[in-house]
Amino acid sequence: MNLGCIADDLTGATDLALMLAREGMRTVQTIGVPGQDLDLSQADAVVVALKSRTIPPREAVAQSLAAAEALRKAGAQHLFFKYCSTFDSTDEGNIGPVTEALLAFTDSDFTLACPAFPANGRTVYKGHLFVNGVPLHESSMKDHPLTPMRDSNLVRVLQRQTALPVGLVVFEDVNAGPDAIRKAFEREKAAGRRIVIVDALTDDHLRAIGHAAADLPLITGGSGVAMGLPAAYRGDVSPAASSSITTFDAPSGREIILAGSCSSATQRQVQVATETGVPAFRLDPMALASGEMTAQSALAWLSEQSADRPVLIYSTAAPDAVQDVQRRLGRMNAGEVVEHALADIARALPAAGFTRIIVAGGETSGAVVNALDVKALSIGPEIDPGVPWTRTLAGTDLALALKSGNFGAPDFFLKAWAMLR
Ligand SMILES: Nc1ncnc2c1ncn2[C@@H]1O[C@H](COP(=O)(O)OP(=O)(O)OP(=O)(O)O)[C@@H](O)[C@H]1O
Ligand SMILES: O=C(O)[C@@H](O)C(=O)CO
Repeated sequence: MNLGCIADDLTGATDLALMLAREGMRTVQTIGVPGQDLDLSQADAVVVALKSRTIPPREAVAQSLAAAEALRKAGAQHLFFKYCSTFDSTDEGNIGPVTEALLAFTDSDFTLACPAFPANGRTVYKGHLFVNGVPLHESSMKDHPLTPMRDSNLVRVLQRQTALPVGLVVFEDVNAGPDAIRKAFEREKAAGRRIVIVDALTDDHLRAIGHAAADLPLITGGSGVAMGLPAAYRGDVSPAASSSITTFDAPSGREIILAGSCSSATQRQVQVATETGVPAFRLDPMALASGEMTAQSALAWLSEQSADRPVLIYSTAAPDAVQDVQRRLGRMNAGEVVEHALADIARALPAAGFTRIIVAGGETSGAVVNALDVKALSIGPEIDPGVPWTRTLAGTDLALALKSGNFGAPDFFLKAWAMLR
């Protein structure tokens, strides 16, 4: 195995696994630290999905080190720490503490940090992160329920999370190609920097960074900065030929969307699905908390729906409704109430004949995939940037699309089904 990856959430792991597979690496995604029983010998890259983005830093470090240990035992030559393309974190972590721990684990003293993902509108210029052209602190991420991002200067953001000196490799160096980037790394290292934020505005920048970073024992970032790594490890100058595969073999069975994300992209996708007549059941967090509504209510509704068309169960709501629920139930409790309901619903799905499942939201995907007892996934074709179809590698045979909250076009829920055979 060339590359062992540790992702701080499930949909982020899928995003990275898609990038590596698309660029020519045989990639397997595991849910949690892989057990000895899982055969990883045919994989060029393994992506371990953790749920460590918002847990206490000490736990995130412990889980990340356990994953690193398992990946090293399975033969990983390089490590990649994947976090969100919007750098989701707080002043306590977990990007800084986990990076520090993995640097020590790999016995190295230098790495880069680059969340840029131009295909999804994330760019870094002079160390500032932009989301669709808007500085991070002015984007919808400023109001994220768990990790509100109020500073777009990533050098500052990361420096608050780590005692290691943080530096910057700017656009001019990145734009000049891999040799200039390597020189910039050396310059920053000589100045005592241990982690450098790296600017990137285009896929060409990301590929150049990949080539410059291929010798580093540890790389950190979003899925974008992994773009150039497969070619660099192969010793190719050119990227893998782009895939024209737009269909995916899925087990036959019923189709369902479970949406627990309240991001603006998911709100729009739910709206488009309901407007086009997808039968939909709305989970009401207050009714779930009082017991007036249960997973059984949704399952009873489900049993009345035609088996011939996809259905939608969602808790997706606008920010003011979410804030109102959070005020009344508490932020964490509100999330857990909804996640528990969606997990209970998911557990009943295979017996009800559902084998094709789309889930919206990272935390939601974690809850659903755990309920379905999924251990590992193979990676299929891209539905939209950062979101592939996947298929379970053991246990119940399922086709799963795990969508990061903010990813996907408005018609994502409709076009995803069209790819399945
Ligand atoms: N109507 C609601 N009111 C309050 N909380 C909700 C509501 N619907 C969902 N939630 C909770 O909000 C959280 C959404 O997080 P999730 O990670 O699933 O989505 P996201 O943050 O948009 O996605 P990503 O992490 O991929 O960017 C979950 O904990 C979910 O249970
Ligand atoms: O990088 C991203 O934006 C996503 O893969 C993600 O991590 C969302 O949770």
